[in-house]
Amino acid sequence: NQCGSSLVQAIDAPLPLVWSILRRFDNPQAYKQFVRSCTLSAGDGGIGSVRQVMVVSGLPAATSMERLDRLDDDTHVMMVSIIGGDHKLVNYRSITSLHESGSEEGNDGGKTVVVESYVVDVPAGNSKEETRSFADMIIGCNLRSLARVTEKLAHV
Ligand SMILES: O=C(Cc1cc(C2CC2)c(-n2cc(CNC(=O)c3cnc4ccccc4n3)nn2)c(C2CC2)c1)NC1(C(=O)O)CCCCC1
Repeated sequence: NQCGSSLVQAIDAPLPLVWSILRRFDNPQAYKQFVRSCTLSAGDGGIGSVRQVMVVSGLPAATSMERLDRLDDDTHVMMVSIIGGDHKLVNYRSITSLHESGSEEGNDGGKTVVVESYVVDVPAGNSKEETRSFADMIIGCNLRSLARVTEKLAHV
């Protein structure tokens, strides 16, 4: 019994800049505010790498083991799976993609649209709606933070 959804965020920064931040599997804390620390326990940040994430959430902080399933520098698509940790997000898989917004001619002055979709098991004792809103709330924060971080860099 799984649930999931897709979230969209418009960013006023060029796609290559947004991708340069998003693609760093070893440094999610560059924009994810709930992430306290991240260390690679396998790989060098490329496909197949595994990271150990510590998050700031209640007591004790939760940990998460995550694998980079796909990282495509041509199509700007990144896929990550949660493969362990002391939390209830079982079989969590996400796919995040970047798209240039604006007309084909000019890229509308360098704007980007991020689309992030996920699926996750609904924990026993929780409903689909609760689970979806739990994940949506955190992902929404992450995408707004990615916009803030990259727009700041783009408009220095
Ligand atoms: O951003 C983050 C960092 C991140 C990662 C984690 C878990 C270690 C994996 C957590 N967390 C989760 C928990 C323990 N509660 C659950 O497990 C959990 C699961 N079902 C639920 C369903 C309904 C209600 C409550 C639920 N409660 N304690 N901490 C946080 C919380 C906000 C502080 C943030 N994670 C995502 C990312 O994009 O990286 C986006 C969100 C989805 C996972 C991937």
